[in-house]
Amino acid sequence: MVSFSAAFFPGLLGFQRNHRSRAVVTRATMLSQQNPGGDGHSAAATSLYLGIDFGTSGARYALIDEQGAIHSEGKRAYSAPPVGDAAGWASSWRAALFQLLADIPPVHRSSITSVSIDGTSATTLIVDSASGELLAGPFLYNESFPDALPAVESIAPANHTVCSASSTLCKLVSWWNGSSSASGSSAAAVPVLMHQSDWLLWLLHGQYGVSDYNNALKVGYDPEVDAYPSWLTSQPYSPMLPSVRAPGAPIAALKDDVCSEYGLSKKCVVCTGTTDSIAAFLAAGTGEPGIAVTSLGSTLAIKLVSEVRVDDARFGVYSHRLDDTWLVGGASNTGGAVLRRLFTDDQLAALSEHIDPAVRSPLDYYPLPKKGERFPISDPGMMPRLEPRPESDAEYLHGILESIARIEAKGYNLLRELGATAVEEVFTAGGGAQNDKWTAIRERVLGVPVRKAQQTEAAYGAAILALKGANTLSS
Ligand SMILES: Nc1ncnc2c1ncn2[C@@H]1O[C@H](COP(=O)(O)OP(=O)(O)O)[C@@H](O)[C@H]1O
Ligand SMILES: O=C(CO)[C@H](O)[C@H](O)COP(=O)(O)O
Repeated sequence: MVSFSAAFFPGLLGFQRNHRSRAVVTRATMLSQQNPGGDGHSAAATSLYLGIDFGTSGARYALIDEQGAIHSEGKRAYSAPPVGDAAGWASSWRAALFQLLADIPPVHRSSITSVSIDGTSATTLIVDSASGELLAGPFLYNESFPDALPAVESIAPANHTVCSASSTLCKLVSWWNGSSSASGSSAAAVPVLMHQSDWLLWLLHGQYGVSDYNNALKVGYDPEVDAYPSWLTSQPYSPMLPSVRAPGAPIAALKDDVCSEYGLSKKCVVCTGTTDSIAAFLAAGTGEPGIAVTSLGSTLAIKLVSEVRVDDARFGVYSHRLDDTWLVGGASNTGGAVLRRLFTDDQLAALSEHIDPAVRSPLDYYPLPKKGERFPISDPGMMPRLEPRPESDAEYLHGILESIARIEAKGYNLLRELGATAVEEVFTAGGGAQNDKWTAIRERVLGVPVRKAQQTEAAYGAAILALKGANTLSS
């Protein structure tokens, strides 16, 4: 089994075995190694490792060295396409990718030894491998395709991870059924399935059909046996499925045109990626059973280190592989996306100052950005509940933050009820990690210690995968 444990990265974030110890190399230490001028840039280093996170609201990069010190980081918001222009998302992601490469200080670029990318899970593209053109999608991580659910349920084991309307397999089957009946589909096309991070990595290395076992989980890949199950390989669309490697596995060198355009080394290796919440987990740098990471970004994704694998699509629960343990969890549609519709980040910070986290809010909401919930209630038809709205915005925010905390607690309690290791401590990643009042509310509601992860950006976790890939090549 591939190791993700900190021991795999000698010198990087030398975490002690006791998960409560602090990382040897803290973010402050890393940043202090940069120029006193605080411009986030240091002198060129021998080897740097690039991680790029494609989250829900924007893309970020982190450039680290073997000790985990951050030499540069940056972010770009997506230019959201018009409603209904799904292909526009691919254009926005492509633009963000190359804008971020251009944002990397030139002094560092020739030192970049490897790169990896994480993306939103189950975000799916159908690409023509004969031309490279986008045939369909992107179908986004939280889009549901209930039309395909009966067909998927008829081939998969009961309550399998793919038996969710938002699974990658439901997206594939929905497209397959539509395209095989659709007229005009080009006979010359050779369709292949790509996940968001697979596609972005493909823009850098140019080889089709390579993914990782975190992204491939929701199309049906079984990371325990490292193979697609026979009930899937026997399907007519199975030739569209990518080959699967461990996250952070070397794929190929950067394409020559990318190297020359951005001054990157022809020896820079592109490595397989992962999903954004797994990258956030890796960034948090922990891995002991009972420890969890909640990614509080646009959505709420929980990852609990468990010695027992738990998968149950009835509740949107599934297990990702981590070394010789499992990351059990799920992803709710609640989270920051709801907050962003109501308040700016500055308003969130200002209003939070007026919240007393020790006081329980009497308001009971189910904050969703739109119809549909994935976990801990798997219901594509579930409606948001954000009424009644009190006069005070601070009270309203308190009610929303506390209601999201209750959903998080329901999620962890559900994992325990399904047999996963009981949660003992939660580290927080994502934009919500910066809100200390919310952290205190969550600690009260969850009943376990909750703290901000040392590294809260998924891009840092992707950079760790790039370092892993480079180490694989050099070992
Ligand atoms: N002070 C804050 N308190 C709570 N949430 C915040 C705060 N500042 C930003 N956020 C939320 O963080 C989210 C962005 O987090 P991020 O991890 O970048 O999301 P994603 O990667 O999913 O796009 C936004 O939805 C925003 O509402
Ligand atoms: O909600 C999301 C968007 O940010 C996450 O990508 C996703 O659903 C988490 O999935 P996984 O547990 O497979 O990483």
